[in-house]
Amino acid sequence: MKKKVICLLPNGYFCAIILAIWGVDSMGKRRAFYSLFLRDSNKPGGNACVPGVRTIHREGMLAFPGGELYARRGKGNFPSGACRGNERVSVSLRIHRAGCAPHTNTSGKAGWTMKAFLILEDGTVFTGQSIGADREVISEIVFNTSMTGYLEVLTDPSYAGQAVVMTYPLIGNYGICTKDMESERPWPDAYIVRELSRIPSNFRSEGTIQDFLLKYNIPGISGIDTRALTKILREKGTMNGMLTTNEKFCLEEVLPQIAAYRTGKVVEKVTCAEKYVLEGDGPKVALLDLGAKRNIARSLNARGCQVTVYPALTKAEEIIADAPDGIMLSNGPGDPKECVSIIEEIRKLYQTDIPIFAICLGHQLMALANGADTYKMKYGHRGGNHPVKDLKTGRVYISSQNHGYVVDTKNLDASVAVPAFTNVNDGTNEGLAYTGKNIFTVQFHPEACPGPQDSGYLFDRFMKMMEVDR
Ligand SMILES: NC(=O)CC[C@H](N)C(=O)O
Repeated sequence: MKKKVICLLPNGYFCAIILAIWGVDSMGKRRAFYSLFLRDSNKPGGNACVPGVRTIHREGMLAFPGGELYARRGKGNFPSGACRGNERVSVSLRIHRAGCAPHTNTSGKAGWTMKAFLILEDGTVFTGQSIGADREVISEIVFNTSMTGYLEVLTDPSYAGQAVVMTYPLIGNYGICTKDMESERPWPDAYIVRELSRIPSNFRSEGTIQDFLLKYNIPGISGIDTRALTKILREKGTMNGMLTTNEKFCLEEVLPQIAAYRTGKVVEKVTCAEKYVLEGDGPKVALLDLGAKRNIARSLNARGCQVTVYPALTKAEEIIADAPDGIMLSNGPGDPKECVSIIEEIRKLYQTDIPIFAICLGHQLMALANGADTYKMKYGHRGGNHPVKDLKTGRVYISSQNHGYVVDTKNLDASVAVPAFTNVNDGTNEGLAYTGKNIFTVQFHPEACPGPQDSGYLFDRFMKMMEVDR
């Protein structure tokens, strides 16, 4: 995309600029995307409103259809900073209209004009470009190795309270296809990528990651060495980090704040507000929504089940009173040990004879409800290629995973449960079969999305358990 800066004038605290931005649209046609005339609103006549004229009232961001303009004091990337005394005012422009190149900036170089910094708890600083919302955030930094399925990752509620690094180097190339969303919104606190696709290309695409992040006020960073970042997280373990666009951050001040961050109780944030039903003619399944990915209900619905989705804090008595044929405990965010009251209710569900199938957080909570322990792994399992072994058959399945905690099987009481699956890479537990009960639970994601569907047969196993019981 080419741009033309017609003039840039010092004008009091802020500046007046005229920009005519030319580019090539998704059909390859050259056209003007926008032109702006910004001026100091404090000047007489400064608010004159003619088509294309916008005023910026303070240091900060001015959003306009298809982009934003940033004005800030201090050094910037804009080719000619406007001066007032010795003070520089820098202006940067970001265009994110669907179909046009979001990597264009006013200096004509590739990459965003607005710098962003990822500061790790250990003091490592990565410098890249701001994507998404311009908002400072502290979170736990985790990495996901999936090569596709970035939208499913973004909308997986299990990422609430975490910032996600995508290790695959190019993200966003098939756009945003809202039908693929695993919940109604994206959940990570921040999004970290090597490179964002310039022009999404896909007949199903409805937008760009950039717009999507902005819509949900999620900040992000691109243009950093995500391989180096991932190596740090893998060698030192998952750690907290801060994402900021403030170039003047003081490391000594922010490091203690970063270290103090805790994910906290996040299940309450992501669960549904009210119970709802997805109709079906088959068995009645009660799905406890701890931050459920949509494909869990979809997988059950596709097998004919009538799925009733319950908020995470529903009392066991209410679920039991509805007489379901089976209970499904979903995935969800955070440390399982934070879910004290939910564990109590799950213990009551265990005591019934209703068949139960649980995934990820549900699996961890069922284990905790029965006296087992969980611990945090060094850097977790997040991606679409984790081999898990069915201990009964010896067969290995490639699974989709997203978890930082795991059930400790060291002191597992065999009269309660026995390991059913194990991770081939590191030997950690991937599933339990409950002794004398119609209950089995897995740490990985048979609902996939994103990831391989090898283990989808576990939903069929659950169907059989309900048939026997009906
Ligand atoms: N996907 C999940 O359910 C994750 C469970 C839990 N929050 C963990 O990180 O281990």
